Amino acid sequence: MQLYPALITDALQTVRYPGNGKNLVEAEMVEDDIRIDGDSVSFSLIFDKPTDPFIKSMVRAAETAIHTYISPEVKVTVNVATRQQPATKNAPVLPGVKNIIGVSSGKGGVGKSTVASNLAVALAAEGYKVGLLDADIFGPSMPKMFGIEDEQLYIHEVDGRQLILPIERYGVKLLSIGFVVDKEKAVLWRGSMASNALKQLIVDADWGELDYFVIDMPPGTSDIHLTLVQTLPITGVVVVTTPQEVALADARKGIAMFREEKVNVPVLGVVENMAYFTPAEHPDERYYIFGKEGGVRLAEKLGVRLLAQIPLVGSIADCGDSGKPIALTEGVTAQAFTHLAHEVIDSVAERNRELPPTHKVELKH
Ligand SMILES: Nc1ncnc2c1ncn2[C@@H]1O[C@H](COP(=O)(O)OP(=O)(O)OP(=O)(O)O)[C@@H](O)[C@H]1O
Repeated sequence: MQLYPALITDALQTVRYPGNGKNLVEAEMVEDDIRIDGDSVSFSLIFDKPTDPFIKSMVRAAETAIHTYISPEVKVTVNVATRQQPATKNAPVLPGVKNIIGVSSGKGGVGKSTVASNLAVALAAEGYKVGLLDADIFGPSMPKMFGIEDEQLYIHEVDGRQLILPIERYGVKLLSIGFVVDKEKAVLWRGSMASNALKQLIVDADWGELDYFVIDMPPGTSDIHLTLVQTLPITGVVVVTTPQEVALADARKGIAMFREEKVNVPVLGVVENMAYFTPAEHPDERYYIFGKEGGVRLAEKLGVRLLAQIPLVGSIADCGDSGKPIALTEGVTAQAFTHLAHEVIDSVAERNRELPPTHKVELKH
């Protein structure tokens, strides 16, 4: 007996798939992986859904067809595969996610990642279901801030789709572009590579049910911002700045991007980071190292909330390095982040009452 692929497909053409009345070959259900070894043959049948009711009967019918039309001696192995469901255009990307909060800044180094991570931890401490995506392609810092640099990512199957499992720390589900991109090589990543990797962390990850999905965005304006607003309907952004004039000017530029007509992402408010320094031995004194109340003025000018003023304290940096965000400790800085979480919850609720849901920015073809 001499087997060859066309003989197998001829036999499979005699099997009709009840789902659409076409034969298995016509219905493009026979994968291009027919393997022949002596009198053994193996191939895959591909179904749209893992719940397809005809899977078992089609496998049996395929075996019978080969035994009937070729020879009962053929040893047949049929593998079953399922197509990932293509997302329909208007279906929500993350149906279980209620609010998506972008954390952005006009320039680097103002403490955006510190604010994003502590906000996420403080929201989780209030009992909410929280996710955190580190989308800062130029300096992913979450793995270090959460002490998970050496963790490995796992993939599991949900409804026939292979999804990345976020890592859980301090009640927060977490993924970072830093798990995908080598830090030293980040600058070499072409725009589309970074965008695709980021989309994968959003769309192909099992975020499940979340009350708040916090995204640490790259500083300034970039292709990545565009990818994010095209992939997700962002509920609103939190803008982080220091009180310095240069930081404020850049923050204004960043805000203008979100407020562009095409993008139209509401600004939930401003966080003034490194607002003042209080020496531990003189708790009543405040030193305005980077200027006084720059963030307060920015919020006023933009007509948005001042969400919080976070003091400049060495322990924030120490916590960032040790993998345990400062919001998990006791003290005035932790309280400032709890206050921030409450303000963000309020601001999101107000936004949801007063404004229609955000839409993803549609790509023009
Ligand atoms: N309030 C603060 N007090 C003291 N140190 C702070 C404070 N906020 C942030 N830092 C420190 O400043 C540095 C920069 O912070 P962070 O990485 O959060 O900034 P960033 O704006 O996300 O920067 P980039 O955009 O470049 O990633 C870190 O070492 C961090 O620990």
